[in-house]
Amino acid sequence: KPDNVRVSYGTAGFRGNASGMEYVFFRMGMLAALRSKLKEAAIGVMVTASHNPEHDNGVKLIDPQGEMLAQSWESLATALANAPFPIVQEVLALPEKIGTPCIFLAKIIIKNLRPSSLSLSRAVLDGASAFGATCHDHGLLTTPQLHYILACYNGGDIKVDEEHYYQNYASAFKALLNVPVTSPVTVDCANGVGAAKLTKLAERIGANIIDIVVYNDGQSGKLNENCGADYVKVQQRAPAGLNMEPFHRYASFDGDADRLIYYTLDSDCNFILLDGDKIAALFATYIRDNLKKASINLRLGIIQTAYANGNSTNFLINQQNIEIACTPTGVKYLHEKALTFDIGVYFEANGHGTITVNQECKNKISAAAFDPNKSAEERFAAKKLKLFLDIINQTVGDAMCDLLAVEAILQDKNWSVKEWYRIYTELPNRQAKVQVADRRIIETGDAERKVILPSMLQPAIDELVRKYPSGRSFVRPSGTEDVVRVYAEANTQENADDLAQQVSLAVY
Ligand SMILES: CC(=O)N[C@H]1[C@@H](OP(=O)(O)O)O[C@H](CO)[C@@H](O)[C@@H]1O
Repeated sequence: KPDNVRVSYGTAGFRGNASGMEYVFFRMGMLAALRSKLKEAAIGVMVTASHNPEHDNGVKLIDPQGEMLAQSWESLATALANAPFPIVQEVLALPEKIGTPCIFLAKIIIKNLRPSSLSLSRAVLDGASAFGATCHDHGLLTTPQLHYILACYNGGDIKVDEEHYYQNYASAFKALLNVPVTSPVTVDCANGVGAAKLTKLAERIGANIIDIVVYNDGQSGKLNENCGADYVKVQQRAPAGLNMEPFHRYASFDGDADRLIYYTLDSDCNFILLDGDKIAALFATYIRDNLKKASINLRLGIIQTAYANGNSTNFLINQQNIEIACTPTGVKYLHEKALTFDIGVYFEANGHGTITVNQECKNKISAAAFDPNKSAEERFAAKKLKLFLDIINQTVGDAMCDLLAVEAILQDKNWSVKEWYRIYTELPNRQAKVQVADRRIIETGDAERKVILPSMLQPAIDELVRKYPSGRSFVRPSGTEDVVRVYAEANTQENADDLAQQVSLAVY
């Protein structure tokens, strides 16, 4: 029986909520297990609104035997009050992971209508209170803000609130910057919760230090409609209505502000995307360079998924000599892998990612900043690295923190967006989705890069790929939508489009 339930009601990310929430619970479960104090773990319940009509409508509580305890909001409070513990949500394989579970887990997705979030979060609070939990209502938050608050709570800092988040990251950013960011950055907030939160963060930092122009603040547009990180990444175009100027920095969040994508125009007004791969490359090379300057020897790794652009992988391995790991799609896999490195930089190509640093390494870097046996240059690099890592929300990919981190690096290197996007040129690529009768027929292996079943599909893909220079393609059943996703890249956009189409037909 939990002693602490925290609820946040906010706008939804694009397709992201299910795994986002599973992840909150997953991590809390792990944390709790580590502390062997399961019953003291804080529990987060996030009520979200989805615009995707394919999503589950309503709440579900399912016991470990698979019996449905509640299927509607009306029955939730009673189900919670009467439920024999443990209660686990079907998609979570938690019991094996955490030993005897005495943790309440709920995956709650509601359909559409943001105004309903408030009343739905009340239902959760009522339900949780009905079985004696102490509840804290944190109001409207971005997904990463809730993660942050929970992580602080589980670390023993029980008074943490939203303001604490702003103070923490605003002061970390100001400590790292020695001169203000000289040009503005325009941020499309997908008409989601990020708009108000980014405005607050920018206020705490100060307009004299960073100039953030918020676009799509939700006053008129709809959540994620023709805007937001996923739209920009998949469509490879700017949010509707945004008038772009060459070499100006533009960024997009997704609806719940856990993804970040940058973009700009080159001098010929070609659209240039700087996605999760490029952000990861910027972060990792910056960390590597400062580790080198500070003469600190730590194992740095980048974690990607199959969606990482082939040229980003080539750049990191062949030109930068940075260790790379590949995991299946979904940040929980990337995060887990990142923890196996001293410093792990993980990003999905769609802009969802962060950096993890183990405490021992953080201490090592902090100590190096004051080590009298090191040169002033070495100490300076160590100090910079420490301050940079302080900007990062290590609990989960956080669009606001990642934005600050990008801005800080560009300023420190005296780089415009041009120097950044030129670190490597992406291979043209295309994402597609195919509706099939039963996507679960497809089984994949090798971090989703190969199809295992049906057995005739992978040879068919291989044969198609061979026809295109620099061709690569893979398919996988989506974990969040009832579709099979197809990814293709090749030497030209036409070939990438063609390959994606041919492979889609093969899938079908
Ligand atoms: C290609 C792609 O962008 N896939 C997304 C999407 O998962 P799918 O399993 O592909 O539907 O939603 C996930 C949750 O937000 C995100 O982690 C993942 O990267």
